[in-house]
Amino acid sequence: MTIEIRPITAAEANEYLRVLPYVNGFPQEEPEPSAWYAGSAAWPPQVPPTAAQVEEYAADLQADWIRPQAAFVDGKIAGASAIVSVQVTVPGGQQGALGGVTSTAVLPTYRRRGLLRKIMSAMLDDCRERGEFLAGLSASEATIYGRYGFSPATFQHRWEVRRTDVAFRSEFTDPGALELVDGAVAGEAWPVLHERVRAERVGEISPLPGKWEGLAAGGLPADGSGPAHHLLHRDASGAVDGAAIFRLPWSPDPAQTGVLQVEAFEALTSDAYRALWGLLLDFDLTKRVVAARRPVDEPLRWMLTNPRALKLTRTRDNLWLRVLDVRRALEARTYAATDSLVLDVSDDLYGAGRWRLDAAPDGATCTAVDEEPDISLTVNELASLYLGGVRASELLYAGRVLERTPGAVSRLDAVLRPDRAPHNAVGF
Ligand SMILES: CC(=O)SCCNC(=O)CCNC(=O)[C@H](O)C(C)(C)COP(=O)(O)OP(=O)(O)OC[C@H]1O[C@@H](n2cnc3c(N)ncnc32)[C@H](O)[C@@H]1OP(=O)(O)O
Repeated sequence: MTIEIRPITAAEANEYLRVLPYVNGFPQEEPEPSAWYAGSAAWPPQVPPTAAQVEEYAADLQADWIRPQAAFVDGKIAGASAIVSVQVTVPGGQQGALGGVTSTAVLPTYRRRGLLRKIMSAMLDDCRERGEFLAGLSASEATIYGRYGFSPATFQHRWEVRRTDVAFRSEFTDPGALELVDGAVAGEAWPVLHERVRAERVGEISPLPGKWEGLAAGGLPADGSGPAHHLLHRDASGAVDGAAIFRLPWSPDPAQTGVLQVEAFEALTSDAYRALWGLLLDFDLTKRVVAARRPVDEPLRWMLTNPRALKLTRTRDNLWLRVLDVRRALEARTYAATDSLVLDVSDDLYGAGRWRLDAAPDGATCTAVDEEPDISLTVNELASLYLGGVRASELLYAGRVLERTPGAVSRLDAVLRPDRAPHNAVGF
């Protein structure tokens, strides 16, 4: 058996599409209503793929934003994955170069023979060579990617609320206005709004080409959940500062009717946030509101007289990170406090390093040193800590970081403390 790991050519698109349908179970594992899949008209590929899908993937294989790699066993594709080049917002607002791992699958007949390990190693080497100091992914299963140095860095909630349980703590007079628009108008508004949102929201990702096309075409997945409704909020000057996409799915089961499903929601201001939820949570003829892919620091409960009315129905990891260049990653972000700590970071793939982090609110320097460390950790824990979504003290109690200087973990938490929980709504 000969194994070759190499990029896929456009001429091999048809064969590549035999592997991709095996990325199943995700996101179908637990359907996450999300208009964000709207851009992926050709996903998942049919078996056998249509001529249009083969053409579309052949074009993707030649695009510069995606770098598929395959394991060829005796000359045939037995497994594949791809890296997409995106930017992630890091604390301080800088854009971090991130290689996003996506569309990973090995044919069922070739699993557990080390093909993914070989593909992953080639892809991470490629990211490092290109200067991507982070890699990231959404994991189909939480047991797969830790061995390659990935670890959860952002988390998301799904919640629901019964309309009869909703009462707002205070009256709100909107200085702006809400408007229902069609997909074409929403398709123009979302890219602009999202650029502004992601400039502020740590963890948010730059959208892939074509991400918004499904909105503009009104072509959302035909999953029976009904047409998408697009809501915009404009401030007093008329600029869009918030938007939501929701559906009112119909079901023959009376228990399932009257659900308003929020698939996308972004607000740049408190006014937009309050106005949009004000309408969505008091929508005639609905019984419940369900919202998915929401940040863990959702302010909404603080607007309600009964904060318990908002029931979390799912919490899970979202963006997993892999730090590929410790110095560049730590120097790319800013910090909540000024301090200096020596971190001993072990990394099975790329070797250990000892780093002095001189952190400050306006940036940092990170220097390779040969001093006694204040904290020892692996590159996995560093990935979870990096955006500020996980505290070092939590990992200390879990036995995942070692405090060598008393008080060092609290000091690390103080410098990494985020303004808001990192979150990303738009995936890749
Ligand atoms: C970012 C994304 O694309 S998420 C989508 C991921 N894809 C899927 O879930 C589709 C279904 N699964 C698959 O196609 C395959 O099982 C893959 C791609 C997850 C793994 O491919 P394989 O070639 O079988 O993995 P490989 O043999 O290299 O395994 C490497 C290691 O991971 C372990 N491993 C692989 N898959 C799994 C799994 N699903 N659960 C737990 N451990 C796993 C192996 O036991 C092995 O462990 P070791 O390092 O201790 O020896």
